[in-house]
Amino acid sequence: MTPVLRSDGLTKRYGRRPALTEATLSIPAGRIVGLVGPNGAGKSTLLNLTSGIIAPTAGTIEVLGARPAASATQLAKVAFVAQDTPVYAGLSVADHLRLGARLNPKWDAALARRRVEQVGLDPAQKAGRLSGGQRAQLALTLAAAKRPQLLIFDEPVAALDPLARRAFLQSLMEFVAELEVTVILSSHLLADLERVCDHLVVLAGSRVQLVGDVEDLLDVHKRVIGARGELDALPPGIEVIQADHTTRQSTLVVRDTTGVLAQLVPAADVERIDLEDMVLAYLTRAARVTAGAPIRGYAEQPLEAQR
Ligand SMILES: Nc1ncnc2c1ncn2[C@@H]1O[C@H](COP(=O)(O)OP(=O)(O)OP(=O)(O)O)[C@@H](O)[C@H]1O
Repeated sequence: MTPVLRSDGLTKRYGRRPALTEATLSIPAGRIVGLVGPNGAGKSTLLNLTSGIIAPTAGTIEVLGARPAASATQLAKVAFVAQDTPVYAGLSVADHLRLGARLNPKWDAALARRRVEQVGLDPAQKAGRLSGGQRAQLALTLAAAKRPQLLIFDEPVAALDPLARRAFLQSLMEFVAELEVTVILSSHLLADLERVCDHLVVLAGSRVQLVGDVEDLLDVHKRVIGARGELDALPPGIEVIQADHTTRQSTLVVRDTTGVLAQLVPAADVERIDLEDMVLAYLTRAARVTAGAPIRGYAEQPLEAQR
């Protein structure tokens, strides 16, 4: 099956400042993809490149098998909701639906009306008077009624309170099930992503740090605890992502793609980690590399020295 997004060496620079560097990705269809990274990591840049709002400085990107925004047909396949879920403040909810119908060849008017009713939006209400949560629901409704194959959201829930966030994500999951659409959404809220995403892209310092199906990634990442010095010489195939030490004990987050860890370390000393800990391990490592102190061997990075 054609990947929803395929990029090779995808790079965007503003002057000399890198916003995205050599991103090579292949994102399968039918996933809810979480795009994570700290401020300035390049998330919006990747989403803007995916929707065709900006063009790459170098490298290539294909979305649903074609160049982003290359034609009207291609534009109709992708719905993009930018940061802060922008709407037309002076237009009513009903005006937005009418506009959507005029602008989108595959507009699903029944779906739009049903959603507006379900989430309790007043069709006569001006969009400028909607709460953040209501605005996000309107933007989601407009994007979904376009009947795209790919739905892109840039930090859709950042400004929402926990209840509105939950309602939004619930709606999103319902749409995905109903419309068979691929979703890419960026967020800083790892707990939210853990609930809804089944594929993950971690960006930091303009580079892709980690990518893959969440379950596969969680299967190969482990937390290992051992006496200080005991885990000094791990064989190739086990990559140390993060290492913390006390005087007596070492705690590592490792990536073990070979399964060799189980032969080296007692099962009781190996723990499964959650998505949040896995992502934070990569972000911590990327922050160290940016600060000029790459992890070479974890024993070179005692906790006292890291502080
Ligand atoms: N139009 C622009 N002109 C100049 N620099 C830009 C522009 N857009 C982005 N950048 C720079 O590119 C880098 C990546 O920005 P980007 O907005 O993609 O990050 P982000 O991960 O979405 O951040 P945030 O989480 O804060 O939204 C940053 O250093 C940013 O300052």
